[in-house]
Amino acid sequence: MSTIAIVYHSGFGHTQALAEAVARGAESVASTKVSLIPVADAEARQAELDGADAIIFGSPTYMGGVSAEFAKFKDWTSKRWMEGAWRNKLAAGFTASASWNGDKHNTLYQLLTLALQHGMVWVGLGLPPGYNHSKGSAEDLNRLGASVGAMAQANADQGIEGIAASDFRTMEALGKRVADSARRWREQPLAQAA
Ligand SMILES: Cc1cc2nc3c(=O)[nH]c(=O)nc-3n(C[C@H](O)[C@H](O)[C@H](O)COP(=O)(O)O)c2cc1C
Repeated sequence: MSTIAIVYHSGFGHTQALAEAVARGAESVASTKVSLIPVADAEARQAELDGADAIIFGSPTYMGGVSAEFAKFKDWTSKRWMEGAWRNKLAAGFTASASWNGDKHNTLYQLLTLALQHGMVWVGLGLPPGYNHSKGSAEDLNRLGASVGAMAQANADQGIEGIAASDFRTMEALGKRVADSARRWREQPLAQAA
């Protein structure tokens, strides 16, 4: 059994709905247990984070980066960093914003940097970009063409009904990729660094 923790912040429900899609994708891989952890519960649920084979970080893009609540969680993780608690775990990330670009890439890079500071091993999205040729459409998987992690776009005046089905499928693909990777990772983890 491999375990995946998805730790996320969501101010208005979009990132939470995406986190649930990531979880669905991960749970589609046999022998995978998923914990969905809002950042507000991270301290109380530290054992689930410490025990996970992979941690997937999710934050909405607020003012071109992670939300303040996610940043508070990020800084709290320094306690886990001090103990090397997450070293050599797998990591991945996802984000949502209202604009098609919206500077989501910066958010993913913040998540990537957080993981690398912890000595984690980053799993990218691993999908070709969609919707970038004459026969493409908004229904394409990875329609926003990210590689560092998974991105979704939702109109500012809509709730989760504004999230494209293709973005949910992209999130599921990320969860599945991490869970597939975690299963292999468990069989032969990296040796702990000194
Ligand atoms: C404080 C704040 C800042 C935002 N900044 C951006 C931004 O920089 N780029 C963008 O495209 N959308 C921005 N948005 C829109 C959100 O990214 C978008 O609504 C997202 O889906 C919200 O996710 P959530 O419901 O999980 O909080 C911002 C929204 C808020 C509330």
